[in-house]
Amino acid sequence: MCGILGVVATSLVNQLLYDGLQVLQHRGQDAAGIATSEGGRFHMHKGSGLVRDVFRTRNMRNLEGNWGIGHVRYPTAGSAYNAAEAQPFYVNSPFGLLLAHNGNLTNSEALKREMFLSDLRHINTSSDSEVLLNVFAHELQAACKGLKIDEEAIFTAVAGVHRRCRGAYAVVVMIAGYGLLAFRDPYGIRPLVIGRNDCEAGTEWLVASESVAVDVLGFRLLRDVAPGEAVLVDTGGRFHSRQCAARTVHAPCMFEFVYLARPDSIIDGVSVYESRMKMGEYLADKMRRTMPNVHIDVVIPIPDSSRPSAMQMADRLDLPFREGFVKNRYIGRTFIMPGQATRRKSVRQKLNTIHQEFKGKSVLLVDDSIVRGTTSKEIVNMAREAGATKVYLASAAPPVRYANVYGIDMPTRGELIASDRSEEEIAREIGADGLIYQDLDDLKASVRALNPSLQFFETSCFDGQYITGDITVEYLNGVENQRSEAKPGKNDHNDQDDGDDGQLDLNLASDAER
Ligand SMILES: O=P(O)(O)OC[C@H]1O[C@H](OP(=O)(O)OP(=O)(O)O)[C@H](O)[C@@H]1O
Ligand SMILES: NC(=O)CC[C@H](N)C(=O)O
Ligand SMILES: [Mg+2]
Repeated sequence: MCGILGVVATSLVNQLLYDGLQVLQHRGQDAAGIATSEGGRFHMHKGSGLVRDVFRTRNMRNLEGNWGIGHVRYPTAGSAYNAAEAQPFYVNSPFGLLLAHNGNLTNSEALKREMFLSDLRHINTSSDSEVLLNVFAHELQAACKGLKIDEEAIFTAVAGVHRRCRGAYAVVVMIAGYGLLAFRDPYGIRPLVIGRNDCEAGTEWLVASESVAVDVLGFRLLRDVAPGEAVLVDTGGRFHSRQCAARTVHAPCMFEFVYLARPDSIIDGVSVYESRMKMGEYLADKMRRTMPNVHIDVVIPIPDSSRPSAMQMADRLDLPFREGFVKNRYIGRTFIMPGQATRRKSVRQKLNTIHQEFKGKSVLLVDDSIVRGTTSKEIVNMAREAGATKVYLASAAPPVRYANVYGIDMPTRGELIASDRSEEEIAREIGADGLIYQDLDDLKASVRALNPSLQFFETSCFDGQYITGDITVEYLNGVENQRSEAKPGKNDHNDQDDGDDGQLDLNLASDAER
């Protein structure tokens, strides 16, 4: 997953974009980028690292203009180490276009071939987002009769993207001299919300992966972008929207509610926090039913994401809830770090035990999910070292058994601890005295309880059912080969070491654009 953001403001936008990316940082820690527009000229700076490391004052000063987009990256295609794959991506034809994408295209290889053979466009990185931008650019060129760009042509181009692209995509695009466009794939797999701010100088607009950016920037949450819908804010501040997909099925990614999103976000009308509390309640009920003879002294969350579920589980089971692990706030999320060795080391650096909460006790540790098992193995071990007599583990999500191909970097089944193990085998592998997983139906019920209109969810990592219907075994094997631990290559570097290499200044104003 990644975080995307687009803002049309009434004054300088650079600080809004920076602050917005900071609160979307949990969605991607590998690279960050901001592009702004001043008249017909784009300014952009992007590079590898956290937002606070990528942008220096001098970079911010160059990001002039009242509207722009931003991105934080957690790669699912290409490499975490390649600064050239940081977003936004830019093309200069048919108009100046800059794009930032959250998600993953599942037909990007086929599209890449089409790009080269029939659309006569060159793709220079391994990023599917660069492919997506070129598809949009090609469709826009085809939709613009002569040199005139208008709302009709832009929405027709989005319809073309829906026709050609498969997979997950929530997207923001800057169209030079015209305005900010945002759209979501016809399944609405990845989230995208709209915010509005009526101020003295006029109306400002915002689109973001999560509503937490709307809150923090002082905007008002208007609604989600609907699956298949495109919204457009022109440079005059006028807002337009249109359904651009022939058929839509709303199926948001379940893993957003389980782990990815911040608890203070509202996605598709669902409070992520409340859905996690519900998960805890369902799991407590299952525990009562299936493990009636297990004695527990204390419930302990594995920080951070599991806290709401663990808290509610303890409440429902009438057990004390205690903090047994202290998290080093300066270490990022370990699950989204590149490379298993880094992840393992980070768990130890990140969490330390409060011995008193473990000594002589039977403890129930609660996590939101168990993916590779890196965290659980370390944590169970640490609980025993701290003196726990029994260590039980509960997961607020079902076993993660299948690859995710829609924007979460879980591409290799072999990496997943549950891919070919029974629950007893997993408990043994992790070293727990007992293990309990959420049932998938209960997980769906936890989210649906907060928005009953949500009939479908993207739950492929739990049940192997890929909502877009185009995923074959050959495809999965191919992705597995490509992605198994993308390693640093000779073209990969961190452009922060190279002074201002990541900075681009572009002057793209042309008469043809209006
Ligand atoms: O089985 P694993 O491969 O270890 O992955 C699962 C763990 O990773 C995540 O935590 P993370 O540290 O990324 O973030 P958090 O602080 O938000 O919980 C998640 O909350 C689990 O704890
Ligand atoms: N996680 C994401 O949304 C990644 C976006 C895009 N596929 C990339 O690898 O950069
Ligand atoms: Mg965690």
